[in-house]
Amino acid sequence: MSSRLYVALDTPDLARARSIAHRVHNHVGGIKLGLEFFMANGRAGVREMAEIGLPIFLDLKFHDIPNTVAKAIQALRPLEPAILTIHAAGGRAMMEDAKAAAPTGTKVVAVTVLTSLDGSDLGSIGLSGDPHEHVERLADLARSAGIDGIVCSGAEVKAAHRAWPQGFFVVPGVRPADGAAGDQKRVVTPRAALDAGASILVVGRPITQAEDPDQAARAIEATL
Ligand SMILES: O=C(O)c1cc(=O)[nH]c(=O)n1[C@@H]1O[C@H](COP(=O)(O)O)[C@@H](O)[C@H]1O
Repeated sequence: MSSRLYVALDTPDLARARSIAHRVHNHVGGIKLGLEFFMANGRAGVREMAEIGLPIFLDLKFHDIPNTVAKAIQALRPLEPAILTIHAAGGRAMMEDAKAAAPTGTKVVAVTVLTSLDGSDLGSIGLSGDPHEHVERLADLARSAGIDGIVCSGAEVKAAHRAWPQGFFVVPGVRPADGAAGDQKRVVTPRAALDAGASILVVGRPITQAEDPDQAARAIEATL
């Protein structure tokens, strides 16, 4: 079975992204390309990264009216990413239309509550309650909209997986026990996230900022 570790190559520098991908490709199951990479390198950059031969997770976190999101996803269809992201807070119709617009083989997953937010951040945008409750509610909405799964933190994935056994669960914000959290607030270790039911783990800086990305990816993989 291929590794469930996806490396987030968050850089505008295509050569750097390629170099890290080549160094870690034996220890990861896929490559996540997000806004930072896409804004700088666009579709041509994604195509170039796809030549490495690993599945591509295109993380552009669409959040707009249903028509706009569906048309944006249609425009990306030729890239046939393995996974793409939308925001669950865009609502049911947006999620339904996103799924309908995506290539058949692409998993559409909805970000619930960003792992960089805690309860007090939610309060400051007018959402009472803790992240857990919001993840559960949004996961339920995502499931009923017919998409493939959600993105949540390792702290919520156990309950989400229990409520949606067939769902696909992406867990970012994972850190080795001694890793710096940085801007992430709901952090767990890679092993704990997998044990709790994560389908795949997304790890960026602990690999990409390491002196030896290959060794860092290998060390994380060894804990899984
Ligand atoms: O959708 C995501 O992948 C995502 C959702 C979320 O709630 N939190 C989150 O960190 N991410 C992404 O996961 C990656 C985490 O990177 P590191 O914090 O460097 O490991 C980044 O590319 C984020 O954009």
